[in-house]
Amino acid sequence: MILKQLRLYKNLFFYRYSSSLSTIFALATGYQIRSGVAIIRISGSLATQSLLKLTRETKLENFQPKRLYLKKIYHDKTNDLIDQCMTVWFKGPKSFTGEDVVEFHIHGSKAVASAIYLVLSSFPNYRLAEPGEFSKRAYLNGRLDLTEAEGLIDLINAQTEQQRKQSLYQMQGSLKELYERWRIDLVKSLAHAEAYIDFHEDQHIENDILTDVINKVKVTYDSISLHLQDHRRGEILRDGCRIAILGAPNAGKSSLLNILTQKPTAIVSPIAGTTRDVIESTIDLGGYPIVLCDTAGLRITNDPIENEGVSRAFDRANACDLLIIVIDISTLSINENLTEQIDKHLSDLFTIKSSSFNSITKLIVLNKIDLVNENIQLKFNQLNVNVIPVSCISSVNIQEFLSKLTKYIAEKCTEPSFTTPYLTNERHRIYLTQTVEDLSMFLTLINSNNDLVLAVEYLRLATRSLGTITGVVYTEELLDVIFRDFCIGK
Ligand SMILES: Nc1nc2c(ncn2[C@@H]2O[C@H](COP(=O)(O)OP(=O)(O)OP(=O)(O)O)[C@@H](O)[C@H]2O)c(=O)[nH]1
Ligand SMILES: [K+]
Ligand SMILES: [Mg+2]
Repeated sequence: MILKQLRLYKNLFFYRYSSSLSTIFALATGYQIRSGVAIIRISGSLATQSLLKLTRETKLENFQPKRLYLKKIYHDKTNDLIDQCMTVWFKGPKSFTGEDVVEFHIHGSKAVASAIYLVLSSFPNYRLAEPGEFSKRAYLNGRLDLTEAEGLIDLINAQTEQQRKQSLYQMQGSLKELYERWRIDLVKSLAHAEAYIDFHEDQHIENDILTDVINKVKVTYDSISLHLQDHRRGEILRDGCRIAILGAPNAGKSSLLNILTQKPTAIVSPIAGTTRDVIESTIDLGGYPIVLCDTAGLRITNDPIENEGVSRAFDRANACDLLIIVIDISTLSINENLTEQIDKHLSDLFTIKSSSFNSITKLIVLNKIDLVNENIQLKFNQLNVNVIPVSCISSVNIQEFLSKLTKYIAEKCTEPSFTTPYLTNERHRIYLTQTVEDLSMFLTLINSNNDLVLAVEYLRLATRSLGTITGVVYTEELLDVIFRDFCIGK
C-alpha cells in the first residue's frame, strides 16, 4: 500500500519536474480561426516570460494576475509590431492547469496567430502543446480528476441542451463525488479489515469490526450494483439515442426521415426498394441527441444488392436503442382486428432475417392515414399507446408523433441531475463492473470464513478499480487514451 503511494508520488514528482522543463502554448479557441478574437494560451513555469517579452514590459509587477491589460505586442527580436491585444495571466496553482498561465486575446487571424507562434517557438523550452495537454497538466496538478476532465471534453463536444447539462454537472464533479465517496468508504473498510487480520489473534480487537466491515461493504456493493442497472441512460444521452426506421418497401420510411431531419436527406419515390444503404443523420429532438437511420425496405428479394441492404437494416436495428416501424395503413383491413394484423405484420417483417428485436422498444407508425376515409381514421386513433397513425404527406398527427417520440427518448436517456448522476462512459462501466465483481468475491470469501487474507486482497482490488475511474490510480497508457480525444489547446 505504502509502496504504491510512494510510486504515485514519485510519478507526480517526475511529472512536475519534467513539466517545469517545457512551457506549452496553443490556440485555446480552436484552429478554425478568422474570428473577432482568438486566445493563445501558454502554460508552464516560464509562461510569464512571454508576457514580458512580447509586451516589452520589464516587471511582472506591472501585471496583476487575473486582470486584463490592453497591450501592443511585438516580435522580441525584430521589434515588429504584431498585434494589439488583451493580455491576462493566472498565477499557479490558481489557474486552469495549476501552473502559471498567460493568455493573449489576439485578433483571430491565421497571420497574427502564426506570427506569435513563431516568436513563442523561438523561446528556450517553449513548445506547441499536444492534444489535451493543458487538461492533462490540470489533472496531474490536482485541478481536475479524470471524470471531471472527461466531463470537460463532453461539454466541448455537447450538441444538445441535455448533453450540455449532463457534461457540465460531470465537469463540476457530480461523478467524482459519487465515486470518491464509495472509494473512501471501501478504503476505510480495507484499513479496518487489515487491522483485524494483523491484530485479532494476539490483541483484543473486537469481532464486531469484521461484521461492521462486511455490512459497510455490502452497502457500497448494493449502491454500485444499482448504479450499474441504469439501462445506459447517461451513455445514451452522451453518445446519442440510436434509432432505426424499419418497415416494408414503400411504407414511407424515407418520407418520415425527411420530416425528422427537416430536409430531403433520403430519396423518396414510389418505386419499392429505393433506399438500399443505411442513411444516418443526427438530430436534436427536445434537447436530446438522436442518431437516426433510414434503412432499406424489408422484403425477401433475389436482387443481391437489395438483399445486402436488408441485411444492413437488420444489423443496424440490432444495435439501436429504439425502433420506429413504419406500416402503410392501406395494407391493413379495417374490418379485421387491427392489433392482430399489426402483430402479424411485424412478425412477418422480422422473420425475413429471423430477428425478434424483443429487447428493443418499438414505436409503430401507421403511415398514409390521408388515404383512409375520415370516419374510419377514428378507429386507428384508439390503438395501443405505442401505435400512432400519421400522414407524411398531409402532416396529420406529425406533431403528436414528435411529442410521443420525444417522450420515449426522454425515458431512454436521463434528465441530468447533479445529485443523482448516471454513468456516462463505457470506461467507467468497465471499472465499476470490475469493482462489484471484486466486492462480490470479498463478500463470498469472508462470509464462508475461508481465507481472510485473500478476501481482503479482493477488497483492495475493488478500491483500485474505483480509483482508476477518478484517476487516484493511473497509468500513462490510461491517460493517453483519455486525453488523446481532446483537441490541441484544451
Ligand atoms: N398518400 C401518401 N403517400 C405517402 C405518404 N408517405 C409517403 N408516401 C409515398 O409513398 C411512396 C414511398 O415513400 P418512401 O418514403 O420512398 O418509402 P420508403 O419506405 O422509404 O420506401 P423504400 O426506401 O423503397 O423502402 C412515395 O411515393 C411517397 O410519396 C403518406 O403519408 N401518404
Ligand atoms: K420507395
Ligand atoms: Mg426509403
